[in-house]
Amino acid sequence: MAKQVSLPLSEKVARKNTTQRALDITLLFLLLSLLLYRLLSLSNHGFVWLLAFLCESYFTFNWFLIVNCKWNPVDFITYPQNLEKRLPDLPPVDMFVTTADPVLEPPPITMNTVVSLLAVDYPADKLACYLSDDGCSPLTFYSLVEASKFAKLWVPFCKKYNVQVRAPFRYFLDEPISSTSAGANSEFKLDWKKMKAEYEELCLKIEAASRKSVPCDLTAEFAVFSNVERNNHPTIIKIIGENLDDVPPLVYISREKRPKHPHHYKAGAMNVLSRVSGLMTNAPYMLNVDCDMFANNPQVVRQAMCQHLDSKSETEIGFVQFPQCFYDGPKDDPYGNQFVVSYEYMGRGIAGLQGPGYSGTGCFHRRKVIYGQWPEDVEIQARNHTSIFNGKLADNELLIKAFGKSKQFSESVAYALKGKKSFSNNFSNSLEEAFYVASCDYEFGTSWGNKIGWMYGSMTEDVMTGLMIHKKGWKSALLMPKPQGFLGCAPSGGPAAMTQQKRWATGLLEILVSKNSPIFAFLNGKLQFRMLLFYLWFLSWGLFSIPELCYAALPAYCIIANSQFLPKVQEPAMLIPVSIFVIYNLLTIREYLKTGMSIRAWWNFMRIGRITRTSAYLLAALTVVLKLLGLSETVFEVTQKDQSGSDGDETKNGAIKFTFDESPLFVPGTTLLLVNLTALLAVSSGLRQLAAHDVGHGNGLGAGEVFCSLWVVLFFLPFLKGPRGDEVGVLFNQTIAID
Ligand SMILES: O=c1ccn([C@@H]2O[C@H](COP(=O)(O)OP(=O)(O)O[C@H]3O[C@H](CO)[C@@H](O)[C@H](O)[C@H]3O)[C@@H](O)[C@H]2O)c(=O)[nH]1
Ligand SMILES: [Mn+2]
Repeated sequence: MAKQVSLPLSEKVARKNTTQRALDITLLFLLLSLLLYRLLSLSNHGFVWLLAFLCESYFTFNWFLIVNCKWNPVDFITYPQNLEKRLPDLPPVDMFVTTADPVLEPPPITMNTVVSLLAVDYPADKLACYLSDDGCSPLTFYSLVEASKFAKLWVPFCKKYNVQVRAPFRYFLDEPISSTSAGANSEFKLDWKKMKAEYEELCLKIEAASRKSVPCDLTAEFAVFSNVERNNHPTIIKIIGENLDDVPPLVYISREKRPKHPHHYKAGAMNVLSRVSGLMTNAPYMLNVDCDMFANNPQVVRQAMCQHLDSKSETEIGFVQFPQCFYDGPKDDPYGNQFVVSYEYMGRGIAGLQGPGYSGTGCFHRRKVIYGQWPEDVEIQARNHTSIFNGKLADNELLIKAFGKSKQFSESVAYALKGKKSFSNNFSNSLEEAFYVASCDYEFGTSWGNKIGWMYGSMTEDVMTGLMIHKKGWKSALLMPKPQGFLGCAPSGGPAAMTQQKRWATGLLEILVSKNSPIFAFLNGKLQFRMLLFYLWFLSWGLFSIPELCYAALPAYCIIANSQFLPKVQEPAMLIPVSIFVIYNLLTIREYLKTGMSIRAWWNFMRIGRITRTSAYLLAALTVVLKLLGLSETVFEVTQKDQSGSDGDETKNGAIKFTFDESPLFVPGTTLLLVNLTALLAVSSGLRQLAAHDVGHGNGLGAGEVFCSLWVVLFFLPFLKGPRGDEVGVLFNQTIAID
């Protein structure tokens, strides 16, 4: 029999993908042939031909980057059943939740996330949960106090009946199904009803509080919230539910904010969470989730620990990422923001390289990696039993310079760098120091946001932080268990989804042009070459807007200006673009079908992809240019979280509100549509005639251009249509809504 030591905790298995590789490579070959053809015939054509060539060069390079990402897909498999057999004493994990606005992020959503974390299958004395509230809202604090009372009942209930979904709002959607025997059934049903009543009461209390201008009397515990403004207030830290046996302790933190101090949005909040938790529990692992991302699989922490604790991981794996998956996404993914197919192909592929990028939520970090350690530091440390930071002995002076002036905190850092915690869970003792490290000028002159912690300077602080970790040579792991580890809500409305995409593309481009660019990470650090290619593809989303826009305008331009950007129909060369078109569509459809998605979802993704690239990404590119010129600052616009649950509103049936407002986001798409429509109108009214019969007479209208123009119109049609049936529709203010 195998010894227990050899029981596996995790495994990385390569996936077979021969057909996909063949298709991907064929397409790449065709694209290169097209470029060659254009180059050879460049002298016979004018500006249009050159523009097409430039756009296609971009597309080809981009496709090359994509093929690189998809080439080596892997599965990460974990064996949580072996965890205790290998390591009877599991390590502590600190869990961080961030929220920023009680209106955009309604407290019931955040509370469900918190409660689902408190209830995961992991020893309660090894967990602690920290909520950062950038909204500094008494309502959030009040909700947390109530949620903690609820958790005292909920956590034992989940463990007793081995509940699978531990976010109550999801769990109570279904009728009770007991996992225990029929005899226990009646007791289970009674408990179930009691729990449901408790949960409903919790929701009622929060709702009642949220209707008042002040949620509760601002006395006693709440007195600190009187006279606070969200952007001007001292630190508030409250310890809730310490010393409970079954439920992990809960800490509320609203870091100090002052109008003149940059607070660095979520990255700033994460760094405060790291420090405060460092003083209080100093767990060697930290889980971070967005407020809407509840734990959907009670085994998540154990699965992540399988990956982290596997023998070689200590000097290899920097973080373990669960994908961002969503609940109740509208049918057929009209906004293309559920990313199911992307994770399946791109995600798994990148996981097979150096590992997935950090996506801001559902991620288990090693504290010492967040504190800036290199894999080499860990090795030296293991040999010498001393704390090493940046290749040097981590003495007091060095730590205070990098981590800030709190002695107590730098002491905790010294322990963390060794992968150990130093304190017993004594929260009250560290409270005073916690206020100090959460103050807004604590980071002044330190390495926070620069060399340690979450990185500053990009709207996508997560990607930048992950890149800096990869730069040091750390790998990462992607876990996609069934059921998925975490579920959140994707924006379910046109403008919100677009605003989010714009923020992402802005943040990504900010990284590309910063000193933290992956190019330097490759040249000066240990970012692998193929990983560099991945980051180039990812960070350049915003740049894609320019060739995309030009290419979509080309057909209309050609029709109107009586010129051509494609070979004539009867020329053999026409076969190249035609096959590119056919193969690209077939291969992407195949990906959708193989992932269990519909053709409709594929179409939606193609369509929203074009719309996003020409609008949100274009604005993102402009924003970054303005920032580079020093003309504007980028601002994190928090995404509205939907509280609708799953009560089958129209969103669920695919009738999507894509409200058209005066936002500049809608200008490029509408313009493209109108220009192409005008061109087609010219064709259909006979102003322009197809050139099929005047071959050899130089210029003339080609069938290819007309087809492409039609294709563009099909993509941008949502800008004209009202919300009808299962169409993605745009409401031109209220007018078409009435129609
Ligand atoms: O000043 C701020 C702004 C935001 N947040 C929190 O950041 C999280 C993400 O914000 P959200 O509006 O939901 O943005 P998304 O675009 O959905 O977030 C995705 O993209 C972000 C930027 O890349 C990542 O940080 C997130 O983890 C990732 O889910 C939420 O928990 C917010 O409460 C703060 O704590 N402070
Ligand atoms: Mn979000």
